[in-house]
Amino acid sequence: HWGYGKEDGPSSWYKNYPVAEGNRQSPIDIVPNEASRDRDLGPLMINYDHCTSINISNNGHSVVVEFNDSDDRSVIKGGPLDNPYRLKQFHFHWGGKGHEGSEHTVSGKGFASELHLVHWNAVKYKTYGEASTAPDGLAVLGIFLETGDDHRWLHMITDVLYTVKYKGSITDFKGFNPKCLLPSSLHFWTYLGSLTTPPLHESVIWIVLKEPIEVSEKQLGMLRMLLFTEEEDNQKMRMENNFRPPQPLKGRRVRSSN
Ligand SMILES: O=S(=O)(O)/C=C/c1cc(Br)ccc1O
Ligand SMILES: [Zn+2]
Repeated sequence: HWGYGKEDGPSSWYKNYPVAEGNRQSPIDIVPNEASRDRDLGPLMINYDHCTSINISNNGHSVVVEFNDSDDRSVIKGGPLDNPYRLKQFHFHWGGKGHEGSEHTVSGKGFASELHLVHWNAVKYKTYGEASTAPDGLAVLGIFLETGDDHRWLHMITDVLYTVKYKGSITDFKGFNPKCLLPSSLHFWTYLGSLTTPPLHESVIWIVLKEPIEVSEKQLGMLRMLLFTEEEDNQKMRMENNFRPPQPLKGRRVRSSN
């Protein structure tokens, strides 16, 4: 199975997932002054008002918060999107102590961590599964996390991480609205890419916010207490450096909101 180690990590994923060497892979290095300002890129509209979470789990690759996506109560629209896209889950990628862990980089600079809010086009496709293999099926909102002050709401997540320490663990996590994790500015870069984990489907319209959110080193350290391994595994592997490095741009254009 795939992972982030020496043997099963990103440089070996192409063996089981040949699309890893495709023409619209993610993440990428974003170079701001090579991004084109696009006048017909409207503002991003994020309607998470009535959305609430269902559960939080450790899938052996990250910690994931799932949402009820049975109706259009929590959607993202506008910006590069032609339809509203429904929030399905969010998860994080992070580094090791003192190392960067974001997936996208900005002019070669990495951030401590990156939050991905995964949405799917429920107007054109009937299920997330169907959308996940379509070129306009998914929209992932990427938010950089940099170290600084405590994030006033992130503790709602870090406080329960001990309940999902091991791969395969899942617990109730109701009433969390990810609106509280957004930075003040919704200015973004956008480009056509892929999932950054296997199956690496080239089905993602990426929307990466320019403004990072601040979290404390202590809060980041809580993410690193999670394990890649199951409770019964006698070899405990700390969950860290679960990020894919930037992939070739292959001629793609990155657009910038105004
Ligand atoms: O890191 S991402 O590209 O956001 C991966 C997203 C992703 C979302 C789901 Br839902 C299932 C598998 C996945 O790989
Ligand atoms: Zn991700």
